[in-house]
Amino acid sequence: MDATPTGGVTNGLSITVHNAAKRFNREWIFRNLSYQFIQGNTYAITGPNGSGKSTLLQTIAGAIAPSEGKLVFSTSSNTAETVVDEEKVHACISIAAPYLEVIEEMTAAEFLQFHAQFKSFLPNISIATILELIGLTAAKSKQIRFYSSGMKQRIKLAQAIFTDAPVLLLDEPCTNLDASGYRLYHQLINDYCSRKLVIVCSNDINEYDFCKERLSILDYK
Ligand SMILES: Nc1ncnc2c1ncn2[C@@H]1O[C@H](COP(=O)(O)OP(=O)(O)OP(=O)(O)O)[C@@H](O)[C@H]1O
Repeated sequence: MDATPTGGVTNGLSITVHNAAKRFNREWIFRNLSYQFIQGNTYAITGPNGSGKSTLLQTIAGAIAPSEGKLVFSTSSNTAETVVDEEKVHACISIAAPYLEVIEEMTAAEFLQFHAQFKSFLPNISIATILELIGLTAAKSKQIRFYSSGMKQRIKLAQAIFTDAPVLLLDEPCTNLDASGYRLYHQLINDYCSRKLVIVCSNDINEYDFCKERLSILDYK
C-alpha cells in the first residue's frame, strides 16, 4: 500500500541547507553544514546524547532559527525549480518528537480529528482505519492521559506518518515502544512513506536501519 503525500506541494521537494550553523550562547552545536535532503529519500541524523540531533531537526522544522546560513525548501519539475514560500513551508512538514505533546484531555479519535482540521491525513484513510492500524481501536474512547507511554507514542507516530505532507521528521520515533511497536513503526514507514522525505534523529540503529543516507552531527562541529 502506498499513498502520495501532497501537503499543497507535490513530488520533487528538496531542502537545501546552505552553510548552516547553530550556537547556544558560546557553544556551537553544529557549523558549516551544507546538505541537500530530497523527497523520496530517507535520512538518519546520528550522534551521541547532547550532540545536537534534535537541535538540527528543529532547525529543519523551522522551530529554531540557524545562527548562520539558511535552509531553502524548493520543488522541482522537469522544467523549473521553485522556492517554497516561507509561510507555506510549515504545511510541507509533519513531525513526531518527545518534546511535542499530545492533547491529553482528548480521546485518540478526537485528537486525530482535531489535528486533521489543520493538516489533512493521507487520502482514503479514515481515522477509524488509522486507529485500527496502530492497534488502538479498543482504546479509542479513552482520554489520552490514561494511555500508557507506548500507546501515546503510537498516537504521536500516527499523527505524523499519516499527515499528508511531503516531509516527515521523526525524533527518537521508537521511544517507549515494545517489540511489536518497533515492527509497527517499520511497517508504517514501509507502507506509507516511500514517497516522502524522511529524516530520523536517533542513536538507536533499530530506529534508522532503513535510512539510505546517514549524517553524523559530529562531522559538523
Ligand atoms: N534552548 C537551548 N538553550 C541552550 N542550550 C540548548 C538548548 N537546546 C539544546 N541545548 C543544548 O544543545 C546541545 C544539543 O542538544 P540536543 O537536544 O540537540 O542534542 P541531541 O543530540 O538531540 O541529544 P539526545 O540524544 O540526548 O536527545 C546540548 O548541549 C543541549 O544542552
